[in-house]
Amino acid sequence: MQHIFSTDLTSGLYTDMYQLSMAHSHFNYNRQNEQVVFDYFFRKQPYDGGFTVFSGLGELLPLLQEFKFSDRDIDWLHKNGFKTEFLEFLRGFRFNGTLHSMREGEIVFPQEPLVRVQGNIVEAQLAETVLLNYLNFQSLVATKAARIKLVARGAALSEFGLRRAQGLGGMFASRAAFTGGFTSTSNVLAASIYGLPAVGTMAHAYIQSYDDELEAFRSFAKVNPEGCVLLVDTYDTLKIGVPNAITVGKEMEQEGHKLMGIRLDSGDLAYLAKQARQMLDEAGLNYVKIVASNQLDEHIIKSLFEQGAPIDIFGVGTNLATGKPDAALDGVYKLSMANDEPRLKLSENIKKTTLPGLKQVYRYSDDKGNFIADAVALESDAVPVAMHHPYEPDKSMSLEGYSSEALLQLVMQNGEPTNAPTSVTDVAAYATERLSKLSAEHKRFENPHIYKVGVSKQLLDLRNDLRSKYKKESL
Ligand SMILES: Nc1ncnc2c1ncn2[C@@H]1O[C@H](COP(=O)(O)OP(=O)(O)OP(=O)(O)O)[C@@H](O)[C@H]1O
Ligand SMILES: O=P(O)(O)OC[C@H]1O[C@H](OP(=O)(O)OP(=O)(O)O)[C@H](O)[C@@H]1O
Ligand SMILES: O=C(O)c1cccnc1
Repeated sequence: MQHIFSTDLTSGLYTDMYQLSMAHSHFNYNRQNEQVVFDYFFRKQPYDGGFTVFSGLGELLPLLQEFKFSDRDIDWLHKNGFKTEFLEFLRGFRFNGTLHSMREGEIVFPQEPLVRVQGNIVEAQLAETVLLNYLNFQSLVATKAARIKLVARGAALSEFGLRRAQGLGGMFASRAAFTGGFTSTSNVLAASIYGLPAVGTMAHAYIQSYDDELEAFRSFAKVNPEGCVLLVDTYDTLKIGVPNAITVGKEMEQEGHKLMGIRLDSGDLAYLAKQARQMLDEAGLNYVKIVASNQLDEHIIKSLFEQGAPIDIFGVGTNLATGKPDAALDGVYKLSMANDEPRLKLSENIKKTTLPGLKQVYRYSDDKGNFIADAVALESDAVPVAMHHPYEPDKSMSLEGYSSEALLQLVMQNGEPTNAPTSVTDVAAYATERLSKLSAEHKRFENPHIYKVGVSKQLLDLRNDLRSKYKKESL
């Protein structure tokens, strides 16, 4: 009997069935050496926001390196109708493609390619599902984390989501939360794998298991005097919980320790935080921090500060780890070249017609380093000095006078990463630095100003030529 925990997740079967059926067919027609290019991009900002934090690359690259078909995988495919010669080909399969990508932690926008995958048609197609699975979810959660950080006024942010996450996705949620700006996690396995600070307070069950809350606090503090946070809302926050925490805090001082904090997990968090702060301060425990949790998100945290809540640390679980209220980032993977020919996918909806060709993305900044606009261009273009609206081509914008940087950088060549892995701490620092260059209008939660992403004239012309060609063919 197999279980997920007895399964190697680098298995080539971690894909959708149609990828294998297509690969089988390509192999059958001896097309496995045909070269293609795919682009990864998304169409709609999550949370009706103005930006996305690109996350997940640091897990994707090592996965692609290891992606392979084991004897067990081959056996399963054999039982499911795949031909022997194809299975022999898969037995020796390795991903040898080349990737250009935005740096992990980059602030990104709809329509622009975030990753460009070049390789043979089989490897590039087989990479699709896992690439989308890794990048869509981690970017969704990293963006949520960054939105929370924007309103957190420097408070520490701890990710508490494992219990409410979509199963094993909780591992990636913890990683992504950190890349987006959280400072710690309660998820011990994620902390140990990714080198994150692991933190924890205590649960109601611990207090309920004693006859008396004071006795529970005392026993816990004795064993955990460092970083001790007492949960004060089990019976009555202000009448019982905070006074008991003060008693234990004073007792800890006698022992040469300091109570680190109290945690509020229900009720009116602003009111309770103010009252608790006053009680702690009057008892001489002004160093004791106030931790808040309970279905928090960026809107509630913003409101709590506007109400003057003296909260030092937020624990955020459900809304962060699940990307609530958005179930997914809508990132897609579309073919843009085949055998050196640009390709596009037509749609009745011009917004869904893809951008053909081998492309680069340029970011333009003013002399203070603030982001102004992004232009998608053909790699063969000179750096554009003007760009057009992707769907209303009469609208154009001059890019003269701004500095530009190419955002898609080589990250994997012939299946090998080109750089040493980046730590999640470095990714988080990069995301913070880049987000600081995006104006407040693009970062506000209500009707954020839409960041301009345009296309070069040559790319627009190429798309129009191909559209006309395919439209004519379909007449
Ligand atoms: N001052 C506040 N301003 C805005 N939102 C708040 C404030 N205090 C708490 N909240 C939020 O309001 C929601 C309160 O949820 P709910 O009505 O379930 O209360 P509760 O205190 O958790 O109840 P229970 O005691 O049953 O657990 C939570 O999401 C919480 O974060
Ligand atoms: O509200 P979230 O943002 O998802 O944060 C995580 C929640 O998980 C815990 O509650 P739970 O009732 O599961 O356990 P407990 O008995 O320890 O409170 C904790 O007390 C938080 O309220
Ligand atoms: O440490 C905590 O307080 C914690 C951890 C996970 C979920 N809720 C709370």
